[in-house]
Amino acid sequence: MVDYRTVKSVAVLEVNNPPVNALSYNVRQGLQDGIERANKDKEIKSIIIIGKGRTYPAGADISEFSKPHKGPNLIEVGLGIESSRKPVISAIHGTCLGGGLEIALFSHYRIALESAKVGFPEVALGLLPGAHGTQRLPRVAGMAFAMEIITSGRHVSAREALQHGILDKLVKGNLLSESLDFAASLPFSVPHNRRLRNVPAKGAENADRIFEVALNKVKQKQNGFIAPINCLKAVKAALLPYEEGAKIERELFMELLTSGQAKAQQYVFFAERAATRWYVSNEKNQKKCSAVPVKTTGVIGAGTMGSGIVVTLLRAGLPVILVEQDSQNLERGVNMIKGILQGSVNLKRMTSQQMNKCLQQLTPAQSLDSLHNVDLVIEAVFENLKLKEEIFGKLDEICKQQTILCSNTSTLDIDKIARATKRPDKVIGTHFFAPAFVMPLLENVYGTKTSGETIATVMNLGKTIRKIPVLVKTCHGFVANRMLARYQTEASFLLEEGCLPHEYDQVMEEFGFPMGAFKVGDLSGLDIGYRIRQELAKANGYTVTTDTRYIQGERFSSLADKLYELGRLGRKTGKGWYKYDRPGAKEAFVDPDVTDIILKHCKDAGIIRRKISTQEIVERSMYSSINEGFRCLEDGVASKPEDIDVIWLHGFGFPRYRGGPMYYASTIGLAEVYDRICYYHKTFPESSYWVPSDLLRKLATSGRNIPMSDWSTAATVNKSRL
Ligand SMILES: CC(C)(COP(=O)(O)OP(=O)(O)OC[C@H]1O[C@@H](n2cnc3c(N)ncnc32)[C@H](O)[C@@H]1OP(=O)(O)O)[C@@H](O)C(=O)NCCC(=O)NCCSC(=O)/C=C/CCCCCCCCCCCCC(=O)O
Repeated sequence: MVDYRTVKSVAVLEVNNPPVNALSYNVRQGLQDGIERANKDKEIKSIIIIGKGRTYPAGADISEFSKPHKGPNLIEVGLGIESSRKPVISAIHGTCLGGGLEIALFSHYRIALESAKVGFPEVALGLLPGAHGTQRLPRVAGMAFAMEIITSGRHVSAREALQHGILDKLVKGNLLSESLDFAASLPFSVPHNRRLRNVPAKGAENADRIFEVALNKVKQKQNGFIAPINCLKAVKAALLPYEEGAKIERELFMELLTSGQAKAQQYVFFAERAATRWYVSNEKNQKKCSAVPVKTTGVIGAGTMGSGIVVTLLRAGLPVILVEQDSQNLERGVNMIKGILQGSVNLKRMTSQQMNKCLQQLTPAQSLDSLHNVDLVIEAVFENLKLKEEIFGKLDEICKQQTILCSNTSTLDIDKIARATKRPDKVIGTHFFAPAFVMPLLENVYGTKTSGETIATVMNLGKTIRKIPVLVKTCHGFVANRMLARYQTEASFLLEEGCLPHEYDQVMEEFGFPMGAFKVGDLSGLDIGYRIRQELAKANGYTVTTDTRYIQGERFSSLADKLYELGRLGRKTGKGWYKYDRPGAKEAFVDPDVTDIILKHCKDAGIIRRKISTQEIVERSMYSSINEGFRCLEDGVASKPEDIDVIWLHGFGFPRYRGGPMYYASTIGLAEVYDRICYYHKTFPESSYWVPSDLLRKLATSGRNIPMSDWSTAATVNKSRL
């Protein structure tokens, strides 16, 4: 895993552990052995550490964190490098991250290609750079920069790293030959100040203030995460003598390593990658099916969703024809797109030049005919099956044979939409989350006849437009909204039984959601839910009024509809579940009028309110959703629990340090979750979604701890095999 060779008087240690040269046990051993061997060889004057293939080591091997420790650890390897009598040069290309950057900082010199990136992303894994990274970075780059880099985990360009003293030299062309020239220019021994332990941390004079500012920032931006706080404490310890600082770093690292948060965040790292690997059948899967190129696109509908989707496509460099029949709506949509892009310029996320380039790629149009030659169309009109069927029928006539037809429906059956065309194999759902230009999730929804090629194309498109694509099977609400419906319904029942909106939201925000269900409701607009309920009623042949208490035997809360009918549509009208200073304002205030509405609603319905515990709020919100998640696995709508977790993390802001609802259930224990679901089923027999999922029952009562990787298989085998 580490190839040792000599080039004249230089020992070259080439790390060869594809795909990212992670510092697995064999790599660590190979580096340690290589340094020792080079130091013993009288012919060798200096040592180069370099990565084979696409990168310098991109960090420790994350999969080893959950396994028993083996071989020399990274600190032992690093100390061996630092104490080498012969100069060690790290020659960096690709992504030099985490433990990789630590190895580089133990080295005496760092030389890099201009395209290289460096960084400490450990914080995203619930960790800190525990092989003295927190002690060494402030010694080269200063306290302030070290705190920023280590708590954000951002990848720093080689040029910026050079400016901050992390790198000694940037080179172009052949990294190895440049490094050999560099090695030839060095003295034979290692100067005192090239061993970073001998250098004091920079910025010591302002350290307290820097620490306080950084601490406030992480409390605000990374609320609930423990790793960023430990990162800061560890960097601050770099002011102490080296060994003392390293000891503190070790204690803080071990605290994180054994915490539930780190385990959850490492699970998420692999879950996100697993979600992009899709499998429908032996014929339709990621390995067998290739994407077709998408060079031109069309979007139908210039409303909020359509405009957000257009921005996402334009930012990825794709030309878009935006179709909206009504000229005023089209103009409004184009202005919205310009406004969003200008916002990115104002935030320095793009230059004016880039914005203009995007806008040149946008063609507004009023007729579907203009889409005849595009490779892929995304329909983003109002959520109405008839309307969508009509549009898809027309698109089928207009578009070239190869065009893939996507619907941004959030609930409707893709098979029904596909039936309106003569190309059901080329019809698929691409469900974006609002705001579409911000939210990272893309829930791709295949129908019975969707081809593997079409699936591969939209999964690929997801990556191109920098979203996290997850594939699910069609059904009402798919995975995201099907599960969310349980969460929202329970929230509304909890209001009837004793909570107020701000009390509920506070509990779920403390659980880790960025906003509680009622603040989210105000943000999306109460008219959205109202329309969906009315459509659903129409489609199923019943009516819903503000007096409705039961629908087809199921408990129903009409509180949201009462607010809607009072014109309380949320932020946009300045009042909803909360009140706001003015329409569109962000800060929510408790509204005594809402309390009165809720109390009157309960009195009229004869509901006796009670005090509801935090535990009950969390359990009813999460366990009802988790039960539905198990049903999605059971039905094959979701193919693995990781997909469900990624959907919640990136679609609904589920706290990353809890891993996702399915992972969260595994940490509670399925037997416990199942027991509580049985209890709520007994308590609320008029909400049939509390009937425990068969799959959950099987897993929970099997008498053993079945790992998440086996849950999907368990959905298809009979109980006796568990
Ligand atoms: C940017 C990337 C590097 C590349 O991105 P991309 O090109 O898009 O590729 P991906 O799809 O992401 O990845 C390709 C595949 O590689 C797998 N992968 C990637 N990185 C790793 C990794 N670090 N480990 C394992 N596997 C990895 C990935 O899963 C893909 O696999 P597949 O194709 O899906 O199968 C991007 O990959 C990226 O960002 N990677 C992660 C970078 C990262 O986070 N690095 C930091 C890792 S953590 C670290 O380095 C920590 C160091 C501190 C160690 C402290 C040691 C202290 C020792 C003392 C304590 C010892 C304990 C003793 C016990 C006691 O004392 O009691």
